[in-house]
Amino acid sequence: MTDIQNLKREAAAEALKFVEPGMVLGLGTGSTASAFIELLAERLKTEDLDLTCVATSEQTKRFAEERGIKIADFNTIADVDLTIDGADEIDPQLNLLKGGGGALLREKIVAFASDRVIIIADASKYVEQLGEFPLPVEIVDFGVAATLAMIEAAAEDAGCQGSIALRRTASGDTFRTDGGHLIADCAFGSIPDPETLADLLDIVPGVVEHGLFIGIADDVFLAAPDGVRHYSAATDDEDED
Ligand SMILES: O=C[C@H](O)[C@H](O)[C@H](O)COP(=O)(O)O
Repeated sequence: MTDIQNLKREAAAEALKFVEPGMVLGLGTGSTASAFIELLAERLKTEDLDLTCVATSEQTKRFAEERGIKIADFNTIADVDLTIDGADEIDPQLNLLKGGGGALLREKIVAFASDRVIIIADASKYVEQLGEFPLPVEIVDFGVAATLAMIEAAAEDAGCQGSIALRRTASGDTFRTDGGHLIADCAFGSIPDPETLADLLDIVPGVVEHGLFIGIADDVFLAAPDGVRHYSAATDDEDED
């Protein structure tokens, strides 16, 4: 296992401590969320936790089921006790930039339905200002040129500039989310006011969702070589675990 994979696993191990019997548990998407799912699957081999698990992507559903974790139909569940997910960037206010894997819409629905959201990551994801990682914006096909122009205008109003490109797969095909939508990756370099940008993107008609998760994370566990740091939105404190 590489050093970075070890760090992801250490952050995941901290989050696993919050999983309690009988919970409805949201499973995030991405490599760090997958590290958590692997640890959860190991724990479930020796403990009957009677969990109801929901997945934030088809990829996560497959990954969990391959490890013996049953995934419930989220269309029949309104409330989630706890969601564990990764992030592409985390700022000091615990705002997140997510969606590098294209799962932002389902991740945001599950996160909003959750009583508690714990974000796990290696410490390289912690940034002073969001935006170096291109911001994914999920959009519909209809009127795509107009929607891209409106995203650009919204970004300018929020003090952001940069290139916006429709995401393609490694083989050059148009990338499609689980919902069948497109992703516009916005390479702004920096997002000086994430809250304002989020508000402006929320009102662009062709935008289904964007990867700014403002005020959603309750806790963040960041794994560094010298230990796992815990940030809590409730206290705004940092402690070393
Ligand atoms: O769409 C993907 C998700 O938002 C992921 O949680 C995010 O991209 C982080 O993924 P990873 O843990 O692989 O860096």
